[in-house]
Amino acid sequence: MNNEQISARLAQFRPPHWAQDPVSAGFVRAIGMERDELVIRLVLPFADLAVAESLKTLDLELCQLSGARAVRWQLALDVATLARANEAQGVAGVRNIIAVSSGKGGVGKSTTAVNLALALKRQGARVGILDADVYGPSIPLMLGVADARPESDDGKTMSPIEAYGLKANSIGFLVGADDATIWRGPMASKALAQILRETRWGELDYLVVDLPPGTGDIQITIAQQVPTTGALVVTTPQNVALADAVKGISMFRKVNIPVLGVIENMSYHQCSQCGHQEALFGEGGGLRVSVEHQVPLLGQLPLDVNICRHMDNGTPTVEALPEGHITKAYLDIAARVAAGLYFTGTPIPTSLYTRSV
Ligand SMILES: Nc1ncnc2c1ncn2[C@@H]1O[C@H](COP(=O)(O)OP(=O)(O)OP(=O)(O)O)[C@@H](O)[C@H]1O
Repeated sequence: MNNEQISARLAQFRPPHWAQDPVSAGFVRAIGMERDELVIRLVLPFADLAVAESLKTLDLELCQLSGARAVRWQLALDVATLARANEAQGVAGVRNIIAVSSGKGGVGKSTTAVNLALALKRQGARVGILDADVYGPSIPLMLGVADARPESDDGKTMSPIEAYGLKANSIGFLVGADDATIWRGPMASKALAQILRETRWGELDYLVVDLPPGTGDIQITIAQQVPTTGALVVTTPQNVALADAVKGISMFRKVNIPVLGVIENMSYHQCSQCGHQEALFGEGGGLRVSVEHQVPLLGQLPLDVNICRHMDNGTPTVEALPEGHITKAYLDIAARVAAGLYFTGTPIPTSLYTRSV
């Protein structure tokens, strides 16, 4: 068998959301024959295990080239730590922080943050979620752990709540919802910095942070307090929401936090009876913002009564309907976010988790 031929074929493989092929990116670690099987080992530095499906489309050709009876793909993750915005000091053990924001309230930012976190986990990563929405911490409810409280065995650090394989902490676990809403910027950001650094996250590939909606002082303070790798802006297609999404993009750019892209939520309504799709809030808005402001449109989610029901019941859609089309959309977004983060970022050394803070 000629490894060079196999390598050359792999070098032509590039999923649309990857900026490089696996060979030139250095993801291919071994090519060899084991009995009559061609074994190819890839190690990805970002969460994208679903790429296995696309790789399988090469099987027939690779068998012909190598004379093998079958191809065995060995796909593993070793998520790279990428440089943080403004060279901020990281959280030990946490490789990358993804901030989820929205210019306008109620557009589905928390829904997106939770499902994105679960989708990143399905793509093979170790994931945490931090609810930094001081105005309306809803993540405990959405994860079905509203009554949980983080425990502290040393009086200094707290253990996160575990839900659906995510490590979660929320300002909502620690203060009453009404107390947090009257906090002013400095108080809220101080409390948040404490939660971020005093939670025993352990080793995480991605920590998703749900920011408070809006683009005012408090959001800027909080965004700067979190050592972010990249930020996402969630919007709906209405003009008012889009105008606020643009303000969100500008806010991050002003404080030098890279914007990974825009996610359009409630893009269209699909009739549960006949399947007819209707753009209730207008069409093409997310794409327009993405083109005009040069940020990727990472995906579009339908307005679907199931999403709302799942979140209210504390079983997010990615868990409730793991094989459904909405989950597929979240998995695609997760892969695009993870790949985008990697290909636009600069790898730096990973600092391992230590118990002392
Ligand atoms: N695509 C969707 N289809 C149907 N309902 C949705 C969708 N996305 C979110 N929702 C529902 O809309 C409501 C608001 O969502 P969510 O709390 O995620 O918004 P938010 O932008 O985080 O709000 P806030 O500004 O209060 O933080 C929730 O009841 C949620 O279940």
